[in-house]
Amino acid sequence: MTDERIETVVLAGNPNVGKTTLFNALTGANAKVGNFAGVTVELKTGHTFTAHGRKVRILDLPGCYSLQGGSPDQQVAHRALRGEIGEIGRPDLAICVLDASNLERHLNLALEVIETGLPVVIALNMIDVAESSGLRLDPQKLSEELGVPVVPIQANRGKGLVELKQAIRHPLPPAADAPWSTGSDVEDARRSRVLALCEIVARRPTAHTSTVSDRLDSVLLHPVLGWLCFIGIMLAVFWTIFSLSETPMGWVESGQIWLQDLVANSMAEGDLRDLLVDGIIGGVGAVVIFLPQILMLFFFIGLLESSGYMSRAAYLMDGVMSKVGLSGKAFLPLLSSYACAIPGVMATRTIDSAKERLVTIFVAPWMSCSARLPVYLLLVPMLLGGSEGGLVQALIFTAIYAVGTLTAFVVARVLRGRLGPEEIVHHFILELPPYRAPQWGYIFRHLLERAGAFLKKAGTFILGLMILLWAAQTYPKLDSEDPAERLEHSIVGRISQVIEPVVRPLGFDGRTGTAILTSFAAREVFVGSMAQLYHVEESDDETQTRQRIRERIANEKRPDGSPLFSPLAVISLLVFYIYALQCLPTSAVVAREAGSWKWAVGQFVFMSAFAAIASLVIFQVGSLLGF
Ligand SMILES: Nc1nc2c(ncn2[C@@H]2O[C@H](COP(=O)(O)OP(=O)(O)OP(=O)(O)O)[C@@H](O)[C@H]2O)c(=O)[nH]1
Ligand SMILES: [Mg+2]
Repeated sequence: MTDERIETVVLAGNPNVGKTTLFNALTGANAKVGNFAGVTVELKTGHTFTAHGRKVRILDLPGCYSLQGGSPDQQVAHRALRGEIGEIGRPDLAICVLDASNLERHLNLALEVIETGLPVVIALNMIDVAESSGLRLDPQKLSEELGVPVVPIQANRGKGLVELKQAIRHPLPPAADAPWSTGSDVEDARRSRVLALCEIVARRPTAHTSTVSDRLDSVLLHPVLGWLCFIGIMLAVFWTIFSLSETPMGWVESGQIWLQDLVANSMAEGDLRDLLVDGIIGGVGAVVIFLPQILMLFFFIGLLESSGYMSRAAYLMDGVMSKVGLSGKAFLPLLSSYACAIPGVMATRTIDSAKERLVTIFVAPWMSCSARLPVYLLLVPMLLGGSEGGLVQALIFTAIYAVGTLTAFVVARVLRGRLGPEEIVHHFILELPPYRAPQWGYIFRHLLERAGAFLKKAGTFILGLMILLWAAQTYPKLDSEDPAERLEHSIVGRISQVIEPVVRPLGFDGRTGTAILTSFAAREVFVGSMAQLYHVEESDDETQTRQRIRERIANEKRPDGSPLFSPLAVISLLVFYIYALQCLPTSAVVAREAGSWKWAVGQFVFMSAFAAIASLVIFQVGSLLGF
């Protein structure tokens, strides 16, 4: 009888040894990799085929240091290895991925996995790093000593995969004995076994030479220079996002205007034409324009993550973080929230302390995510009279990100105090990985995925909203020549009138209030809504209505003739977007990760109220001061 059951192979190992890189290489997936500990926080499944064409299920586990204790992500790894995860069952084989350049630290886990009685294959990864540091390894000897197959590989180049697949072909290698684990003090026995093994299989170069990593760290971790570099890197990122994306944005915009003109000229005047030209192409286009800049932000975050700089930033922050009652480890999830709060909230699984984890989840959405970028990009140049690019904008952007981050710290401090002391104090040692070359393939595939997801959202969800909004500002119709009167008569006009008194103290008019309301569905929608709501058709001058929305809204006036978007009103609006939580998927993930809807609802109410109050205070105080 042939065995039709698909065998399950788990990839286990310490954090940051290249498990996910190997997983991607084996399965063709593009799961998240990065050069810091704690990138993978949940199980990932994929398939590969052995040399004989046999299908095998591969599980990528979060990294763990041992099979006891640990943070929520590490416990997932333990449970998977013990076969306690229902739908997966007991794995048939474990591939222990070790960093070959650091066997002393990584063999311990391999011994523990062998002790579980699972068949084990050891993948000696990063063999390139080991070799270039002059380390001489003897995989054959290690295999004899442990009684399990040992395969040297270099996962990021796909080297050694054929041999690895040979090792996991059917029939699987038998489980090895663990003679060291019989005594009373197993941990001690394991430790001496590791030392003995390293003696036998690894020959170190004698002198320790100062590596490039060491020299870079002496600058990047320096108490003064390190901070200067951090600020410099942030500025450079924002500056590049502006200056380099002007051109591609111009292309998208010209394309949009071309399409609008094409449709406008080839269709008879009427509702359908308006819907297509202003509602759909105008509204969705206003959002899509920002795609190049969003991708650039993801690119830079990817670069920082894969080079190893992220951990350095967390290390610098450790002192600041401990003052607010968190550890440097909490800074890594916060940093990745700059891209998107959802993976950021997930990444808090690496935090051991339950209370610290809750606090980090609570404040993570205040790290300005990529969805806010379109809003900032629309508004910030209005502060500078419409000029784009340049250092001043980069400075304003850095300030925007800093405001969100600093408020998050203050709130974290207050909240941490209220949750009371932790029963068990965890001493956190931040791991500083060596600097590594980015995996360009991964980064570019990731960008493609992000672009696909963004365009899909624009083409479905945002499109739907734009159609609804268009209908709401067109119907019910009023037989009048004056577009302003027609708008007033429509559903949007009526909603605006209700909202107006609420948002006026914050510095906005009813239409901006309506745009803010629509952006509770997703922040990017704000830009599309603004493009639609401030589109007042001047019938004889079609081109004028089709200029950039920024120029259009900059010219809007209040009834008394003063500009609607005064610098103070723009700042108030920016502050609202820094603080408001307008992302349903984030709330759903928070509810899941914090284990209760109360947290998600509390967070939503708190952040939205905070945003409204902050805007109110800024606008009122600013007005009193005469701005
Ligand atoms: N030089 C070198 N770098 C590698 C190799 N394999 C992986 N890397 C790098 O090692 C880093 C960590 O890779 P990941 O695959 O994210 O590691 P992981 O074990 O999944 O990490 P966690 O999910 O945090 O447990 C990345 O920067 C990779 O580019 C290798 O064979 N040689
Ligand atoms: Mg991983």
